[in-house]
Amino acid sequence: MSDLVPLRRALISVSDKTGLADLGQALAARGVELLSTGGTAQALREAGCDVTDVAEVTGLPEMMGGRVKTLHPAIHGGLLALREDPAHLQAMESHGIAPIDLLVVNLYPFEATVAAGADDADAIEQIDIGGPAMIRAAAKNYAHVAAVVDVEDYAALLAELDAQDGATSLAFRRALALTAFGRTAAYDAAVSGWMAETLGVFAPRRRVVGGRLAQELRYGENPHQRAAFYAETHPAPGVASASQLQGKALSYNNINDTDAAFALASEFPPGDGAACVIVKHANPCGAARGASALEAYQRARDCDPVSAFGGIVALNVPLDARTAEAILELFTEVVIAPGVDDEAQTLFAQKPNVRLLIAPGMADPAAPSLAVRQVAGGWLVQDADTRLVAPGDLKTVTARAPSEAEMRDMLFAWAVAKHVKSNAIVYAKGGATVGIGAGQMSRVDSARIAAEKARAMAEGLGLAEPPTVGAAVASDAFFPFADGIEALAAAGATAVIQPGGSMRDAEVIAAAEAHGLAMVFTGERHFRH
Ligand SMILES: NC(=O)c1ncn([C@@H]2O[C@H](COP(=O)(O)O)[C@@H](O)[C@H]2O)c1NC=O
Repeated sequence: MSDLVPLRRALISVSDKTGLADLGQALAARGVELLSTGGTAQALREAGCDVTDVAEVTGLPEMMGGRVKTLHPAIHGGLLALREDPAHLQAMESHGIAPIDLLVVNLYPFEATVAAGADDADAIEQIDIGGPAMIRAAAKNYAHVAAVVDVEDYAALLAELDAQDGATSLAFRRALALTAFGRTAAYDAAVSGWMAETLGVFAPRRRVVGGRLAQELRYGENPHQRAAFYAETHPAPGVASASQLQGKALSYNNINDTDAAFALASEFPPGDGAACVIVKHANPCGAARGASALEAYQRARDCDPVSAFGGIVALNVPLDARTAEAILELFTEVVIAPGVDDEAQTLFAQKPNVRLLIAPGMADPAAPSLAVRQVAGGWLVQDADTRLVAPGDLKTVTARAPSEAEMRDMLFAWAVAKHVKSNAIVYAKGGATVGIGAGQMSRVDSARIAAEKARAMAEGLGLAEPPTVGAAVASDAFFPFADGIEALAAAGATAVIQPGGSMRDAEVIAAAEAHGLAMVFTGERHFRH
């Protein structure tokens, strides 16, 4: 038997009517009989197509506000019947069921309805039942039926019909079936995720995460790993929702690093002034506030200009020409900002390989979301880390309270430390990081590495003293021993912000007192692994 199925009869039932008129006309011109549900049939008729109402096929009207339209053996039999099976053919004949060779369905916009903040009743009415049932039936029966679930596949369908003389091939139908099952799975993932959220159930028995292919990537973290990027249906501002204005295709590592850079830049509300973050290997190598985007960039870069080479730059304000010029002086992989002016864009166009992403605004760092990560054989799910202490939450534990300037720098360093892999130590001065120790297995090593990098940088630039002198320091988790404090004091730091809670807090506080450091406890930590 040939695997070509001539297309004679199609059922079209779509919520998103984009491209419907053209599709209907193209199918009608090929002599395909069209069956359709209420709104779709009306739109097709308005486009001049002859349409048979599904109600005529089922012998029953659409009812219950559309909850029941296509849920009928005359439809599902037509989609599911095995055309070469005598029993199926017999059933079709005795019940007056005709085969359906093509199903075109897109579903009620449940995801968009929920994203728009609909109440429960509206959201529930937007849970499509008949659509997924038909999609699953047609996709299961891909041996005989083509199931199209995305408007973007209409052109491919028509091209296939042209190529196959009005038929569809098995390979084509099978590829459509894969997309179709992915669609219904992602749809149900959205429904079950919404239910868990609205019912306040953090750990439902089954947790499903859906996504739509945003980009196939050249490779993963390494060239021998395959990779792809999947986006949520309504992604929050960030790398998934940003538009790329220019540059080479994003790589796996670019996406991961851009995500990290943008998340930290989003900690600094644009209303409080410009801020810039530079990320390498998922860790910030510099972050700063500035009177302008340019100043913020320069100060972030100067924290560790060596590491900033080949970095990812995120701004919390639109990119202007002066900042663009400065960024382009150094080899930069990606720049992401909530806007760009024409002059800056023209400057970037001269370096066409640099990736420029424009995000639709900054992210809300306090917006609750789930963080999911894979381990061998399973998934870890947790709340995203949305917390950040306010000055009123801090407890001063040394005799000397921090000065206003120290307090500002401590809070800045604390926000940065939240985005640095543990063990994280961040030195900050005047609203800019001046030393970052990341990802060490011991906290004292992070403290020493950050100070040593700052010292070497100061020496290279011929500065009189390292910028850690007079800096405030954030530690993402408590100091287990006094040695970490000794390292900070040796680097000239004057103030420390840390969670507290070590069994040796008394020793740690005593070390801070001995070196005249002001220290505050946050009472909460920011591990990041
Ligand atoms: N209930 C049913 O039997 C049913 N059959 C198809 N639908 C959906 O109805 C929508 C199209 O409706 P209309 O043609 O009336 O605009 C499609 O998104 C389709 O997935 C149904 N609606 C919801 O379940």
